[in-house]
Amino acid sequence: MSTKSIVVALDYDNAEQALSLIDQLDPNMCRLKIGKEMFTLFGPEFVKQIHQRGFDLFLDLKFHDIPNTVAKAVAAAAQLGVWMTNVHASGGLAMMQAAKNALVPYGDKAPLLIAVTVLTSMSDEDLALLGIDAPAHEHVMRLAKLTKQAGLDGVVCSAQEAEHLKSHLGQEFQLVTPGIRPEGSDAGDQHRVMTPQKAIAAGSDFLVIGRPITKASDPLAALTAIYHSLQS
Ligand SMILES: O=C(O)c1cc(=O)[nH]c(=O)n1[C@@H]1O[C@H](COP(=O)(O)O)[C@@H](O)[C@H]1O
Repeated sequence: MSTKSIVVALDYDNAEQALSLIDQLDPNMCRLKIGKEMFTLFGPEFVKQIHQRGFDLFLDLKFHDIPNTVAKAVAAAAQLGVWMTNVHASGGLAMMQAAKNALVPYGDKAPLLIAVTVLTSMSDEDLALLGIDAPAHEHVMRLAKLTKQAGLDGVVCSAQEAEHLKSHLGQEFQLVTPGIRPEGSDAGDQHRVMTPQKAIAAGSDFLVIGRPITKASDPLAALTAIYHSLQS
């Protein structure tokens, strides 16, 4: 297991608050993620501030558009020097291939490119409302196979699907799993959840954890407890 398998999701509307948490964290212990809210509010300048502090950053903008537009957006993410970025697998094979090709000029400086399969907030019933009659785990597998075919580095899925995906798609195919909830914590809007220890045991490579850390009364203590629970 990577010692840096925890990715802290910084969903803050206040840059000062986010930086005051970041300044308590050790970049050897975790990586960071910012998404649509923080990037819209604070932009590339905030990305620079995170990089200056020595953290790997997952830029989670979940691109989903025509291939040309997504390719350019992914290249723009690469120019920011981020560690990981993502698209929606449901954008299709051509969109994902265009995104992957856009990273070729960046060589080994290119971010890891992963695709979101079925959001961890969605249940089988939510999928049925979209006209998808397969259970979530089947639809995740379908989209993950397409992602692998497109040559991406891995997928975002729930840890509930991790074991099955690893055994079918191989150890190298990276699994990034949000919907992580330590025992007894509030699921909130997440449906397909798992504890940090079980997620790692199931084969998750990276655990994306937001509110159980950022909304804790002592975020640093919450992160440290999860970190130590994964070392044993
Ligand atoms: O791509 C993601 O990071 C993502 C995909 C997904 O399926 N589910 C999901 O929750 N996320 C993100 O992971 C984070 C989870 O945050 P918490 O639910 O607060 O732990 C949020 O920033 C979400 O945007």
